[in-house]
Amino acid sequence: MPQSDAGGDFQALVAARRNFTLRRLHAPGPDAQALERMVEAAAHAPDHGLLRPWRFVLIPQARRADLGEVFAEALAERDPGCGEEALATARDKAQRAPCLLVAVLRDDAAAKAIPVAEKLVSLGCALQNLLLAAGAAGFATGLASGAAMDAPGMRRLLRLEAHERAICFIGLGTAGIEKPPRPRPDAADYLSSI
Ligand SMILES: Cc1cc2nc3c(=O)[nH]c(=O)nc-3n(C[C@H](O)[C@H](O)[C@H](O)COP(=O)(O)O)c2cc1C
Repeated sequence: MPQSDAGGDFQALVAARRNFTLRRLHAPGPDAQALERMVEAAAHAPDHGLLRPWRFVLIPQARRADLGEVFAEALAERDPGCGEEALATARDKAQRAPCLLVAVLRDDAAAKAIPVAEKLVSLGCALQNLLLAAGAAGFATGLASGAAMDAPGMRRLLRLEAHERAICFIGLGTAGIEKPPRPRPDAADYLSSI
């Protein structure tokens, strides 16, 4: 049995992660250097075929209004009767979290030997590495998705290629509140033996 404190530290880091809704994430967020370290952690994800079937896109403050227009357009498309108030709320969502990334799945046709499910697993691992690196650096994180992820305006804003798909937003910042741990399932519920 390896003897090291690292295992305990790692368990504590994993257990300390909480998902915060993006409106609960306030400044300060990570600076460019801290963000780079988190993104580097993502690259340690398992990756069958070494395809890096994912990437991250930063939405800087200067482009949040553009994202807000995408949210509003997507809402108007889904619900043409929605009022100005709902559109304003949709625009406002783009202002949440001091640092905002989008996780993008890359399912390149030239790499069809690896099933898309495996590429999505790699993306999930990359995402978790990034979230844990953020936690280790003292930042709170949250994920958000929704109907607008696949909207044509979102694809244009993120400059997605045909084989790419936006999966979720990643918000990074400082939590204004403490969040209690959520009960976790017992390992016996999801670990069995044949
Ligand atoms: C791909 C993905 C998308 C998510 N999208 C949302 C979302 O739109 N809104 C939200 O509140 N949480 C979202 N979450 C976060 C989950 O709701 C959250 O992980 C769950 O509530 C469990 O909480 P915990 O992460 O603190 O354990 C998303 C999680 C994943 C993996």
